[in-house]
Amino acid sequence: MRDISTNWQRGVFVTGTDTGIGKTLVSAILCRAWNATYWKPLQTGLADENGDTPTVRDLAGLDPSRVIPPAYAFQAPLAPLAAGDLENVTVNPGRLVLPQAQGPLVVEGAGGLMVPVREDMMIVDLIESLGLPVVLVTRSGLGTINHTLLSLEALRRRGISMTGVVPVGPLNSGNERDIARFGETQILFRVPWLDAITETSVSGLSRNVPLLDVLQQQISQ
Ligand SMILES: Nc1ncnc2c1ncn2[C@@H]1O[C@H](COP(=O)(O)OP(=O)(O)OP(=O)(O)O)[C@@H](O)[C@H]1O
Ligand SMILES: C[C@H](N)[C@H](N)CCCCCC(=O)O
Ligand SMILES: [Mg+2]
Repeated sequence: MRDISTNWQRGVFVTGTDTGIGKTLVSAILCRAWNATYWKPLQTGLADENGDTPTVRDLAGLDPSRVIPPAYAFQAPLAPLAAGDLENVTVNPGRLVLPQAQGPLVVEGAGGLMVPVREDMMIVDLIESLGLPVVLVTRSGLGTINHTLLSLEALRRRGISMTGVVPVGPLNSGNERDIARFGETQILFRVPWLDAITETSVSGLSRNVPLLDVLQQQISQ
């Protein structure tokens, strides 16, 4: 029997095999393709950067009404649990519920799946509680098969629905083939390495994104 994420019709959760893997770029591409609303519930690292929310807003050309502010925003470039500890803040799971939104939601995680949010919660637990199907962003090159298959195994153990994988970087057809085969998943689209990440490049790449209702039909079958 297949497990179906409870909120499969509300949007997707964008996670990755690592931090810095390209989740924000892929989120911007998805928002542009689906005219979605973006939400990064747990932002860390604001001491060093502006955060992912303004980046996605600008790259996807989103109306401000299509951007939901983070539930928590911490200064330190660490996992949410550690960054919150430095500010004496404990994440309240009651604030990590799906917000009302126009159109589909694209929700971006922090780092990969096994990233602590609270003593009793990791990002993978947040995904399970939100009930959204996953888009898994991966590195395209050597080493990605192991990271990707481990991530898929962690998702499957919890009955979390997958839409597919988005490799970022130079095309590697062998890795894509092995991920699809051994991970029993599909490559949704791919993102090449870009000289410059701009609204124009995001708009161009958004044309390669499958329609959301096609992905949702696959999940609900
Ligand atoms: N295809 C690409 N071409 C060129 N640069 C890229 C590409 N993908 C990502 N980058 C760069 O790599 C860095 C990390 O990417 P990104 O911010 O999307 O990672 P992330 O997975 O969202 O990380 P976090 O866990 O912090 O949210 C950024 O500086 C981004 O500009
Ligand atoms: C600050 C950074 N850009 C991310 N927001 C947080 C990534 C936490 C990763 C934790 C880990 O897996 O070691
Ligand atoms: Mg990001």
